[in-house]
Amino acid sequence: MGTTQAVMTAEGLRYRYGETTALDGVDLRVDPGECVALLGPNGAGKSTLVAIAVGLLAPQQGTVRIQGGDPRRAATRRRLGVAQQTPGFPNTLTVKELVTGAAVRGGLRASAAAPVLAELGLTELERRRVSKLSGGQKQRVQLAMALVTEPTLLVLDEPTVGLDTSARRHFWQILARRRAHGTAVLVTTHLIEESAAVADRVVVLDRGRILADAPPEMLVSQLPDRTVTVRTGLGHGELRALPGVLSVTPEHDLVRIQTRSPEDLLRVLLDRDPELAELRVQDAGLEEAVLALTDAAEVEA
Ligand SMILES: Nc1ncnc2c1ncn2[C@@H]1O[C@H](COP(=O)(O)OP(=O)(O)OP(=O)(O)O)[C@@H](O)[C@H]1O
Repeated sequence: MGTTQAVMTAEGLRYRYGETTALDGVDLRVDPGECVALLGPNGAGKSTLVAIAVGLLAPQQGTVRIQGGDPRRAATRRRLGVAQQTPGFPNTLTVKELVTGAAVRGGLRASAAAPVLAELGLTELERRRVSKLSGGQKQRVQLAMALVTEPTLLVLDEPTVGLDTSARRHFWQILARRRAHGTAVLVTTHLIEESAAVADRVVVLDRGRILADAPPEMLVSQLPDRTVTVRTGLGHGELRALPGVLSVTPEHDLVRIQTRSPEDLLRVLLDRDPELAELRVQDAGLEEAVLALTDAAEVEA
């Protein structure tokens, strides 16, 4: 991996908004064809990192390079395809006008739009104004605008929010084709299990720091533990103090307990809580791995 030229490198990124530290020394590398999922709780710094990567914000410390170039420069930005959570396009334009406009702005001919519109199933909607599209259709227009210039790096902020199951599957298939041709993808998401299925690497960000940067299966395999979901009268503090317990998370009127030793935990629960109900034991998934990391960071802070 060390010999390939990275598509994106970030080194020592720091960013503060007044008193609030959004990024606190972030290093990140994305290689050709790689899909990197950026995960983390609300306010972790994901959007700030993305804004710096695409040249919308200048880092206050550190550097970011896209194929060796500064994303603040227009020539470098042309290598990027960006789809943001809140689309910045005028609603009065048609689908075709927007995608053609994106192609021409990227230095391509207007005719480059047609195959991308077809790929995203937008040909039949091409004359429609964006204001008359559904949320999922607008998402697809954004992706078409990001893909039309054949970017080296796609930066996607929560791209599958609002997409139904089949649109979501289609979306990942389209990305897989691009990745096979070397396009790298940096994607922020709250859909942890989805990222486990599609990402080569998962980067967990929390309070501006990277807590983990590894393939999803590696993060999960570091957890020898399991998750116990149960209805119990025991308080969260009491549960946290039980042997082997890593995290306690409320889930509606149940609690989700991540533990290193489910057998010991069950023994104690049965012993102490005569009202115990709705007991379920599951193997840990990526969601538990991420929760365990961010919970552990909270305890240390
Ligand atoms: N324009 C701003 N002015 C002041 N503080 C900001 C601004 N933008 C973000 N912040 C703060 O910086 C921190 C990181 O925010 P950021 O939006 O990067 O997080 P995020 O991981 O994208 O969150 P979310 O998952 O909620 O979108 C937060 O504490 C946030 O409140």
